[in-house]
Amino acid sequence: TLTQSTRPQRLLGAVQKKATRGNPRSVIQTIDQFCRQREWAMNVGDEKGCILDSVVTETNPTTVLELGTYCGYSTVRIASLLPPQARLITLEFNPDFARIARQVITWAGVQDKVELVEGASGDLIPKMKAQFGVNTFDLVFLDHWKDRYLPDTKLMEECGLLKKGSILLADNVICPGTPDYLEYVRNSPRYQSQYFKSHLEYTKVEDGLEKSVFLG
Ligand SMILES: Nc1ncnc2c1ncn2[C@@H]1O[C@H](Cn2cc(CNC(=O)c3cc([N+](=O)[O-])cc(O)c3O)nn2)[C@@H](O)[C@H]1O
Ligand SMILES: [Mg+2]
Repeated sequence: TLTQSTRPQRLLGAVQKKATRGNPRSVIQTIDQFCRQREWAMNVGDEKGCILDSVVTETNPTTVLELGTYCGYSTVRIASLLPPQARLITLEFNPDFARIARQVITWAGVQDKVELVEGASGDLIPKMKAQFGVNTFDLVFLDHWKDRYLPDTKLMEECGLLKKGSILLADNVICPGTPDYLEYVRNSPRYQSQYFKSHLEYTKVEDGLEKSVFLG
């Protein structure tokens, strides 16, 4: 029987067919075009992606954590802006998505800066120091299950993975929404928080990114 392809598989097919190998920008453009013209997918997208780019550039991070790889769109976006020695660890729960993301990341040619780890963030965050040799993260991009943003942030604090000046950048704080996380970072004396108004990827619906600086 003909096996049905999944949306991530069709997205990868478009990348391998249309994007230039080794060119992260062309991979990003191809995915955005696919999502606008063919099938919507939950990538951070081109509009919020520009805000992500500016936060990465101004942070100039050495060690970045991404929660929720999906197809690797934001992984490629971030990695393409990192200085040579910097590295990005991205956590992905779903093995099928991880398999697709690895191929997107390799096609873009950023695989040397990226470590994709399969598993649940709640299980992996406590292993970052001992198993992955991380001291602290300069930047964390939260884009996974919305009810994991707050518990995983508290877990990163408890595990000593944030230092004074570490930046948390959270996707979807309006749509689908992360109310408990927003309330926490906006009211805790340990964070200086700022909302970047934008739109849900490839739509006119309001969404935005919340940038929160850990004050130590
Ligand atoms: N605790 C976790 N640890 C590791 N990976 C995780 C975890 N939770 C979800 N994931 C993975 O993230 C990927 C993508 N993902 C993200 C979400 C949560 N994000 C959204 O649901 C979302 C939804 C919309 N939307 O519905 O419009 C828009 C967006 O930008 C979104 O990020 N669910 N799966 C999936 O492969 C999943 O396995
Ligand atoms: Mg998102």
